[in-house]
Amino acid sequence: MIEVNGVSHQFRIGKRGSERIVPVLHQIDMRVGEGEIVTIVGRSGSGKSTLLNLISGYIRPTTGGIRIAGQEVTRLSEGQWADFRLAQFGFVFQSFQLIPSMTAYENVELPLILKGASEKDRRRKTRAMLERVGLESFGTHYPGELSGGQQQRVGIARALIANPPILLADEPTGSLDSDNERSLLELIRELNRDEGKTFLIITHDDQVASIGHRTLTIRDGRLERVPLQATGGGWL
Ligand SMILES: Nc1ncnc2c1ncn2[C@@H]1O[C@H](COP(=O)(O)OP(=O)(O)OP(=O)(O)O)[C@@H](O)[C@H]1O
Repeated sequence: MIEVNGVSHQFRIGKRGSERIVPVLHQIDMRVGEGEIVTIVGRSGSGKSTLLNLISGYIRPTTGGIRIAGQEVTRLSEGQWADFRLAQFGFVFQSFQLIPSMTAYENVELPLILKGASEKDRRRKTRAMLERVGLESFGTHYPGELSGGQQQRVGIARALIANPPILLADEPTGSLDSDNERSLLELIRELNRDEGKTFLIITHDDQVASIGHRTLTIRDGRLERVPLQATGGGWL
């Protein structure tokens, strides 16, 4: 589903002429199979978010290639990336990233508008999705009128509404208390088990990391090698 092949990335910082090169990721090779939950752990600054930004096409690798659903994405133009992202990925963020001036319903509906879905289709799917995450009676609430756990459910509903096969999450429970964290993890397991969604989740939290079928560790921009037998025969 996701193949990262020999990817290295460096940022250039500073003004032209006195630029400094900051190498962040080194020769990353990893695979995420369809229907897998893979968690990525590593210290602050080790390169986890950079790896997720490369996989989701927000930045391009300095060297190496990335294939997603059989497509070599490093060759896509910006416009092609926008369509590809909408079709393949749902995003879940620590800070929810909901639009504060839109209701829960409108936030969830947004990807369908971007996709050009009809109003009737949008209404049916948005209602069903709010129900799926247990928020059917909160559609008219604005994000500021919802608890953190409810806001994250709106975030998940928005990530799922266009039915992408892959969910990318950066510290999805980072702003949640332990009860809400538990129920979000349960929802992730359900979506994986019942709907075959593939998850790639970055986390600092051992509890969150433990829901992965496999956990990869990044240390100083390199993936730690894991013996194949420790991955149940899967890929690193
Ligand atoms: N746009 C950028 N320009 C320059 N350096 C950057 C940029 N983005 C990230 N970095 C640097 O790359 C390194 C890795 O950052 P990254 O955000 O990927 O780490 P992380 O493992 O996700 O950290 P955290 O757990 O704190 O979110 C850091 O040293 C960071 O300062």
